[in-house]
Amino acid sequence: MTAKIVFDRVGKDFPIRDSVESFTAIEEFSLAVKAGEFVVIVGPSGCGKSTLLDLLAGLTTASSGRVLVAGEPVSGPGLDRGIVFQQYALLPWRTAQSNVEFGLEAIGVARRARANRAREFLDLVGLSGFEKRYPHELSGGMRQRVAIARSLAYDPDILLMDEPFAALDAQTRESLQDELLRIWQRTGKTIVFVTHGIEEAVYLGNRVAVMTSRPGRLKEVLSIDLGPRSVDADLRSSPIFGRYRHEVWSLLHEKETV
Ligand SMILES: Nc1ncnc2c1ncn2[C@@H]1O[C@H](COP(=O)(O)OP(=O)(O)OP(=O)(O)O)[C@@H](O)[C@H]1O
Repeated sequence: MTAKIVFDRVGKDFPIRDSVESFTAIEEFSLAVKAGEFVVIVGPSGCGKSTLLDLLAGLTTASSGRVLVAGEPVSGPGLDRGIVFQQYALLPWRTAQSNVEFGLEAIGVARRARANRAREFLDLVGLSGFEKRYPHELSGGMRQRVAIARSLAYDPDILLMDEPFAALDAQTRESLQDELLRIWQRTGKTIVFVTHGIEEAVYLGNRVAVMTSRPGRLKEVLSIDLGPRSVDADLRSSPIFGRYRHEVWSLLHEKETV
């Protein structure tokens, strides 16, 4: 099967202000993601994780190498890719329902279909009954749920998530992680999720791509198999989780000593 997403020896340089030199943020980054995979990119602050998502989203272009989505070079933003950022990025003057409808208006979905679709996706993220609330009337976790519903509502094949739960308290983060896994299983989306949290990476990813910084490079890709998940089990305390956590930690730590 051909990969849904391909980073092929991607490099990204940024100009340095008042200088002819440039700063290499990413170097020789190669990674292929299959349709339906949940890949987490983990790495220290500044290693280029957000830049990789920006490249996938078509918000910036590579200095070298290629970024392909469904076999085609990325040439700009597209409705095949939904993005969820750390900041909720909701429109404060619109209700939850109306925020979810926003993206659907842009693609010309008729009013009634729009309303139905928005309700359906608010339900999917556990927000039935909160349709009429404004962002300031929702908790941080609820606002991030609205942002996820908004991205899912126009049915992108790919979901790009940039530390979407970083601003949330631990308990809310854990419940949203479970919800995201449930949504992923139900919808079969391809997800690329960026975080600097080792536990978050191990908990969510089918595969975890570990990066090192200065310049950002791919260190190793680990396949994760935590076995069957049960809502009641404290998976994060299990020996297998601990082993993966330690493996990622070691990979991230090694870079300090080379
Ligand atoms: N527009 C830009 N101009 C110049 N340098 C940039 C620009 N965007 C990012 N960088 C630099 O590129 C490097 C990678 O940044 P990026 O935001 O992708 O890292 P990150 O891994 O997502 O970091 P964090 O986890 O802290 O969000 C950083 O050193 C950053 O300063």
